[in-house]
Parts: sequence; C-alpha cells; structure tokens
Amino acid sequence: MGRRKSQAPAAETPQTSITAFREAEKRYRPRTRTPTDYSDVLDLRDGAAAGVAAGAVRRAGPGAYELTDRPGLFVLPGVVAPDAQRRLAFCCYGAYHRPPAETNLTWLARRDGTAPPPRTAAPPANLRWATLGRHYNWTERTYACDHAEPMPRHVAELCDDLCGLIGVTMNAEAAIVNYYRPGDTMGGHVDDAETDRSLPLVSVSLGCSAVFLVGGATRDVAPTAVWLRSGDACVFVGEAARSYYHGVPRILPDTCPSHLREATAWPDAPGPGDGDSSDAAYAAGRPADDEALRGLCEFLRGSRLNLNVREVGD
Ligand SMILES: O=C(O)CCC(=O)C(=O)O
Ligand SMILES: [Fe+2]
Repeated sequence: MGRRKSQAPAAETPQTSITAFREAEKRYRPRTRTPTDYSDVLDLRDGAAAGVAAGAVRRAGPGAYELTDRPGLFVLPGVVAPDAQRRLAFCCYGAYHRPPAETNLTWLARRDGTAPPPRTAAPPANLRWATLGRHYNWTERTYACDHAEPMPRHVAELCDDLCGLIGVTMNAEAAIVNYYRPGDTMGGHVDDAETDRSLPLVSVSLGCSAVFLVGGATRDVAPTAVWLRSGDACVFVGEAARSYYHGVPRILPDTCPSHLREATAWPDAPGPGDGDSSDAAYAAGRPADDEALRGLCEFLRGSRLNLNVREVGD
C-alpha cells in the first residue's frame, strides 16, 4: 500500500524522459538477470572513514554524519543499541499493528465498509504500515483522523536522544511503522503532509539492511544511495532537507543481525501478556513462550522495519 512499488507516485516529468531518481531506483530494484552493483552505495559503518575521506559526509556530532551534497540530512549509523532495537522490534511485531493503531488494513476495511481486520499476535502478511500517536493515512497522505494515541514514551525518548546528538529538538507526535519483506520497495516521495516542514523527521531502521536513496527537491536530481542497517537512524532537519525526494528501492534478505534473529540473544525476562502493549510490558521482555519467540525471530530474519517519526506542528 502507500508508496509501495505498484502505487509509487507517478513521475512528474513525461514518461519519455526518465528522471535521475527513477534511474537510480531501477538500478537498485530487485531484478533477476544482472547482479546489482552496490559499489556506489555509501557505507557509513565503522566510523564512516571512507565517506569522510571521500568528502561524501562530514562529521556532525558524536557518531553523526551529514551528507555533504544533502545539507540537513544526517545519518547516525548503529546509534540504536541492540537492546533498544529488540524492544522496538518486539513492539512493532507484537503491539504496534494492533488496535488502537491504524494500519493499511484498518483504513482499507473502513473505506470498503468491510469487517475490521482480525486482531493477530503477529503482523499479518499484508500489513504494510501502522501509525502511532497522531494517526496518518498513508493511502490518502493526510493526518485527517478523529483519534490519536499518546506516543509510546520510549519512542519519544529515543527521538529526543537522537536529535540531541545533532543539536536539534523535536516533539514526537506521529509515527509510521513501515513493514518490509525482501522484494518490497518504497517509491521516491517527499513527506509533505506536515504543514510545518521546518520540524525534524527521525527515521530508525531495524532488521534487514536497505539501500536508501536521497535526492533533491525534484526527481531530476540524481540521488545519493546510502546503506541503512539495523540500528541506523536518519534525521531530516530543516525545510530544504524535508523536501528531498527519498525512497527505498531494495531490502537485502539474510542481513538481519543476530541480536534480533537469534532466540538466544533475547532476554529471559517474561514478556507481556496478551493484550498488554504498555511500554513497561515490552521494556525488557521477550515473547511469552519459546514458540512465540521463534515466530518473532523468524519474522525479523526476513523483514525490515522502519520507524518514521514526525512532529506535525499544527
Ligand atoms: O523505510 C525507510 O527508510 C523510509 C520510510 C519513509 O520514507 C517514510 O515512511 O516516509
Ligand atoms: Fe519518507
């Protein structure tokens, strides 16, 4: 749903002249004939030494890098610690797609006048997104919705911490959790539903690695490709950065780190009971029994999760 491959926004230029953004998407999208060449994908792991030396990024705070050609776009590689990744991943798996959250499935059911989706312990295969805080309708790209929930405290605190590392502040009001399986993509877009785009946007990656494209204010600007791995965060700061086209043309299978996909990496603390989606329940927990834990690890092994948090500001 939303901006997935079949519903990516139409290019703004005629089909005859393929845009630079589209060209990059084609280069990285899954295909069978020729292997993908990832040599131009910026890799900021391990101190980002190559990126700094090549002038592609500049250091912008402890563990934070600003893309030289994309001022206001900060990448914080590996900034989310494994225990915080587990907690977020567990919440996305077990809580954030369940009522009162809105998802692509609840919006579809409401639109079509069909029964609400059943409440499932694990994310259903056709789940694409869920929203937290002020609910956002991805399909219509609007915040128009008659209810909102408090933002989970640990999500708001994480955003505070990440923003603090680059010297900005934000009030986390709305979040979208994107659920990807290998083969899923997100087409190039600008997040323009928030009226005040001077406010930052925080994006946290979990699970399998992705190629992230970030371009300029039009699709004609050739985008930079950056690896986003589990525990990496991006922060878009300022109106210019908030109008960069960006998207995710590729998720790589078998790249989920062992601290998420191995059952032995999870703590022994008892997990939340059914229906308990409070922050505290998920704080240091694991699924209640071994079979449920195996289900979670299996899910994470083949998924990428992205937590995209915004201050809406009106
Ligand atoms: O999955 C990502 O890294 C990007 C998601 C995104 O751009 C969005 O939710 O608006
Ligand atoms: Fe986005």
